[in-house]
Amino acid sequence: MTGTYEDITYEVEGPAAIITINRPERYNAFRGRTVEELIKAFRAAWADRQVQAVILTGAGEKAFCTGGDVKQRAETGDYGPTESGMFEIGYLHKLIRDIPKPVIAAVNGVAVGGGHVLHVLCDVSIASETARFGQAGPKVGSFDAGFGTAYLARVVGEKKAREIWFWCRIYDAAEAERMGLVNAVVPPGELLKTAKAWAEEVAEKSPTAIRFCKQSFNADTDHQAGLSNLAMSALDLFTASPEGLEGANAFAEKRTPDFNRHVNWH
Ligand SMILES: CC(C)(COP(=O)(O)OP(=O)(O)OC[C@H]1O[C@@H](n2cnc3c(N)ncnc32)[C@H](O)[C@@H]1OP(=O)(O)O)[C@@H](O)C(=O)NCCC(=O)NCCSC(=O)c1cc(O)c2ccccc2c1O
Repeated sequence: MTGTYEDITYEVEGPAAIITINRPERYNAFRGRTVEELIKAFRAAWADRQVQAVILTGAGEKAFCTGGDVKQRAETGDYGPTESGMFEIGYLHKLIRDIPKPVIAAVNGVAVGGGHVLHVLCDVSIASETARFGQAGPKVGSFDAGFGTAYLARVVGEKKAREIWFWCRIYDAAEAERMGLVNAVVPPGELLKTAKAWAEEVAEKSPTAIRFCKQSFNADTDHQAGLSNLAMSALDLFTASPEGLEGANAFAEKRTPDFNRHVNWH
């Protein structure tokens, strides 16, 4: 499969498929094409009998993934063209949950916005000591609700999830470990080695038992997919609104957004 992708790389090493978001010049932010390629890679990993676990990571040392490509959005008002004509981030979220093999996030740098949601949805997260975490939507005229809010609250609790979303702060790896957002923190040079070791260890277990366990964990929160669908529909409208565009344009222009004229409580 290597070579058929532009925005990601896909390799299989032993029992692990390693999917790397490869847009370091944009801090591994995703555009429509990136999401489409991630879907293709996760489906390839699902179908491959050799693959017992999937590792999701980002290229370089700076970023895991910083969510939607805000510069692309400021430029074209959307996340760019795709083969299917759709921006299927909601489907990618479901795929990470539904693939019946453990998905390990190897968080090598900043995981922010929709990139943070991706690691939250992975079954486990291993972070480099230099990793940073946070949500950014309300700063840049977006929000990634549904799994992005409700499932995060399952992981870190309601109070912390609301703090993360409303204040859009950036947390270091030690703080992320304290709040149960990551399973382990390792030195940067050890990250991929550790993720591969976790993949090898889980590959020794019964794949059928793992599959049932994963589906059983998911069953408890699968209803949140309905919230996600609703949120994605709302987001389509919101990101194209003057308020949403003000957030994206301010980021691209490196200025503080002015949301004052959009205060409109019902
Ligand atoms: C991530 C940061 C906190 C890092 O800050 P730091 O100070 O370390 O680095 P810089 O800010 O200088 O960034 C370096 C370099 O990378 C570019 N960059 C960073 N993030 C992005 C991005 N998301 N898109 C494009 N480019 C990015 C940055 O401009 C710099 O480039 P230079 O050329 O200037 O050197 C900080 O960078 C940050 O806060 N980034 C923005 C994070 C963000 O807002 N993400 C998007 C949130 S919205 C979203 O993710 C989203 C998700 C969905 O699922 C959606 C679904 C449906 C519709 C919309 C969705 C959506 O919008």
